Amino acid sequence: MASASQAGPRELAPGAGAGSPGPEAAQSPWDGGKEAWRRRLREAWRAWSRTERGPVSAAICTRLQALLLGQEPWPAAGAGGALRRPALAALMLYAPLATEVDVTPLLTWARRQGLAVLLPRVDPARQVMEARQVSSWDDTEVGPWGLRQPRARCPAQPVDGSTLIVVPGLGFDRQGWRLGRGGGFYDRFLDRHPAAWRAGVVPSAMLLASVPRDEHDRRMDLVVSEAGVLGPWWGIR
Ligand SMILES: Nc1nc2c(c(=O)[nH]1)N(C=O)[C@@H](CNc1ccc(C(=O)N[C@@H](CCC(=O)O)C(=O)O)cc1)CN2
Ligand SMILES: Nc1ncnc2c1ncn2[C@@H]1O[C@H](COP(=O)(O)OP(=O)(O)OP(=O)(O)O)[C@@H](O)[C@H]1O
Repeated sequence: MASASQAGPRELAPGAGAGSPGPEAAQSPWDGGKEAWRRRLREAWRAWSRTERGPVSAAICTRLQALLLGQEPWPAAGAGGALRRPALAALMLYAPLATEVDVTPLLTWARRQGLAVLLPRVDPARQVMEARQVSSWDDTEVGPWGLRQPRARCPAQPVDGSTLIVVPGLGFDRQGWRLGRGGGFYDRFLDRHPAAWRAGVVPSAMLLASVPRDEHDRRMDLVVSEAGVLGPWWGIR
C-alpha cells in the first residue's frame, strides 16, 4: 500500500486514528457532508485504480471466498463468540466500475461452488434496482452508466436470508456504514430485502473512522477489506 493510500482518505479523515473525532465533529475540516466526502473519495479511487486495483481486489475476493467456504469464522463483534456461517445459497455481486473493487472473478467461482449468482439490474426511471440471476457474464448487457447488467430475460430472484449481497461503495466506516454514489439504489434495495446478509467490500485505503449518514442509510453486516473482515454488528441496520 504505497502512494495511493498516502494520498488517500486517511489523510482526508483525521478521524481515522483511534479515539479522534469523526466527520460529525463540529470543528472537523472535513465537514461538508456527503458531497464533499464523495469528491475526495472519487479522487482517491482514481489514484487507487491505477496502481492497487488488481492485487487488492484479488485479496478481497480471496477473503470473501474463505468466508463463503466457512474456512474463516465469521467474526463477531459482541460477546457471543464466533458467529456461525449462515447457510448461503446465493451470492449477489455487482459489475464493477473501473474505480471499484473488481469482484468479477467471483461469478465463475461461485457458480462452480453451486451458488446462484445475482446481479443488479436498474430501472433509472423508477430509481430502483432488482436482482436477476445469471449463469455467466454472457447473460449480461451494457446498461445505464456503462455498467453490465443482467439481460431483461434473466429471471428475477428472491433475495432472502440465504443470500449474501456484496455491496460496492465509495467508502465504508469501521462500524459498517456506507457512502455510495448518491443514487440511493442500494439503500432502497436493502430496505426491500432485510433478511439478506450484506458485505461491503472496500480497500483499506477507503475504510474510514466514520462516514456521514442519514436516516435512510443502511448498515452492512460485514465489511471486507484486503486487511481483514469487520463486523458483524448487532442492532440498528
Ligand atoms: N458497480 C456498481 N453497480 C451499481 C451501483 C454501483 O454503485 N456500482 N449502483 C449503486 O447505486 C447502482 C447504479 N448507480 C450508479 C450511480 C452512479 C454511477 C456513476 O458512474 N457515477 C459516476 C458519475 C457518473 C456520471 O455523472 O455520469 C461517479 O460516481 O463518478 C454508477 C452507478 C446499481 N449498480
Ligand atoms: N430507503 C429509501 N427510501 C426512499 N428514498 C431513499 C431511500 N434511501 C435513499 N433514498 C433517497 O436516495 C437519495 C440518495 O441517497 P444516498 O445519498 O444515501 O445514496 P447512496 O447510498 O450514497 O447511493 P447508492 O446506494 O446508489 O450508491 C437520497 O436523497 C434519498 O432521498
